Amino acid sequence: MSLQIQMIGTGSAFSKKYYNNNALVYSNGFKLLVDCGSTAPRALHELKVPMDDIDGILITHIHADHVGGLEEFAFRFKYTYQKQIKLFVPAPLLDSLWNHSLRGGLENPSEGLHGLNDYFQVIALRDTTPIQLFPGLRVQLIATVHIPGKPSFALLFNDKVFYSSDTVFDYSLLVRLYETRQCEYFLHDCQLTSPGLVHASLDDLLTLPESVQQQLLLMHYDDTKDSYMGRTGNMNFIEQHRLYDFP
Ligand SMILES: O=c1ccn([C@@H]2O[C@@H]3COP(=O)(O)O[C@H]3[C@H]2O)c(=O)[nH]1
Ligand SMILES: [Zn+2]
Ligand SMILES: [Zn+2]
Repeated sequence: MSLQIQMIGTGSAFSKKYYNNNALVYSNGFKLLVDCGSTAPRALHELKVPMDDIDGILITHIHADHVGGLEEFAFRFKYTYQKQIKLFVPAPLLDSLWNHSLRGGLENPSEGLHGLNDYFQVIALRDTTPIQLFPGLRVQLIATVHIPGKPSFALLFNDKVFYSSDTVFDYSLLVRLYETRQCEYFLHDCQLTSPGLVHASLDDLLTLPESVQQQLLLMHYDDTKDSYMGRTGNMNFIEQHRLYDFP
């Protein structure tokens, strides 16, 4: 089944030119929002995608450029749309997402609002085996290293499309996925300057075999991206708002 991805933003956390690196995954008539950063509501508005047209949100880790838009989603779904959207959360993030990120704005005992479940239809992802999110859309969580001690997850859609979210470079994971898992496409975060520290740097990614680079699109880049055109080996930058088909 074909899958399409539209980045609603492609920027690094501090970009002022691009929205936060969040994606809409289209499959079989369903729309999944991958990460919901602070700029997601505005980016969706610009794309004319109403929030309540989205079937679910999946979170990869707890940074504002990946979860900062959830408070607006929570309020809009509760008070405007009066329904719940599916929120897919890797189990290790659940406690932190509420207690360390959203609780300050969303907790309201006077209205009986005490937790994530009072706003969202929370679906905890407890496994690293592939699970079906919607008919025709499967995801496998891959634990990655991003900030020491803080869980972060890459995603593998339908065994075919790897989405790194934020991670340090992992050469062997990428090559193994390409060689043994028949993974055909890679969307990877890219810090343009070295060292990457908490991201994969462009220099890191340039060490990948040509065959993998050809299948890899760079995302989560900073505002100097244009000056790197022609300096990315066999890799291309993914463009914000363009719809990509992954047949
Ligand atoms: O140990 C740290 C923690 C954070 N940071 C910066 O803060 C940003 C947070 O969002 P991000 O994960 O997209 O990118 C991160 C980096 O730019 C860092 O350089 N080192
Ligand atoms: Zn980020
Ligand atoms: Zn991050």
